[in-house]
Amino acid sequence: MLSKIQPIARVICQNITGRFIHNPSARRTMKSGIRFSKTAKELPKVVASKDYSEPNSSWSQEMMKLYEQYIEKTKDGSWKKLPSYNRFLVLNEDGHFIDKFPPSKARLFTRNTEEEGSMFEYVVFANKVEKKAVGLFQSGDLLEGPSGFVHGGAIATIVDAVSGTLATYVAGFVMTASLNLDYKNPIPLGSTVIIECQLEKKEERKSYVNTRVISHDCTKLHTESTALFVSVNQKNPYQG
Ligand SMILES: CCCCCCCCCCCC(=O)SCCNC(=O)CCNC(=O)[C@H](O)C(C)(C)COP(=O)(O)OP(=O)(O)OC[C@H]1O[C@@H](n2cnc3c(N)ncnc32)[C@H](O)[C@@H]1OP(=O)(O)O
Repeated sequence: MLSKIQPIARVICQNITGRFIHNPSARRTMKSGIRFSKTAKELPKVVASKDYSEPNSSWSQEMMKLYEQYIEKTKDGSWKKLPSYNRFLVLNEDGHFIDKFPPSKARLFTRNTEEEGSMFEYVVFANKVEKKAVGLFQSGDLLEGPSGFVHGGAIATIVDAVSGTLATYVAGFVMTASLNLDYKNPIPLGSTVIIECQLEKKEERKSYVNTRVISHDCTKLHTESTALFVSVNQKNPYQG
């Protein structure tokens, strides 16, 4: 049974971590730095095989238009579309589930529903040279705060997710140490906004990211944020 699961586990892992598990020095880091727990056959049936950042039928025209603009920018290699799964799963080549947490029903907060369009619809593009990331975010009905507008906690969540993705992309695994937000204008529920993140500076383990959330037509500033991410002792999942 395990021999059938191993190739599948490897593919899942490759999808998430690129060449991570096939780099011998990375494997050594993983072995020394992370606890091994359950085997692949004990994993729950739902695994992180679906890329939730692919367009679906709930995406608005504005969302699709921006998506296509950024896909165009990936063609010369300067920007990269980052995949997004419903858990942060890493499996080693023996099919072992490697994580600080055992397999469970846990889901990444921003990817915790299969109902398309109801919560966070988003995709992240990153530019390593410019140390920038752009998130395209369409809010669903279940994110309402004030009537007709997005909840401030949901805005904080998506800003944390996109700016944290940039920090992860440039610095490896990070934890959010601080996140400060200024809410300038409410975000209409259901609208599409652009989340622009810029790495301001990196000092040893500390990555400082500045973020602006603007309307899809770039006419309105909704939110500004500054965040500090601290690197923790794990390998960058985006690098081999
Ligand atoms: C592929 C898929 C990707 C997917 C990517 C998805 C991204 C998702 C992003 C979501 C991430 C989260 O939600 S994370 C969940 C929310 N965050 C947390 O729960 C974090 C809880 N806090 C912690 O675990 C810890 O405090 C840490 C890890 C942040 C730091 O602890 P530590 O490792 O012991 O380090 P420590 O020595 O304290 O701090 C290191 C340096 O940072 C500074 N520092 C630490 N905290 C702060 C702070 N709040 N404000 C200012 N500075 C601070 C210290 O002064 C020090 O500076 P110096 O002396 O070196 O100068």
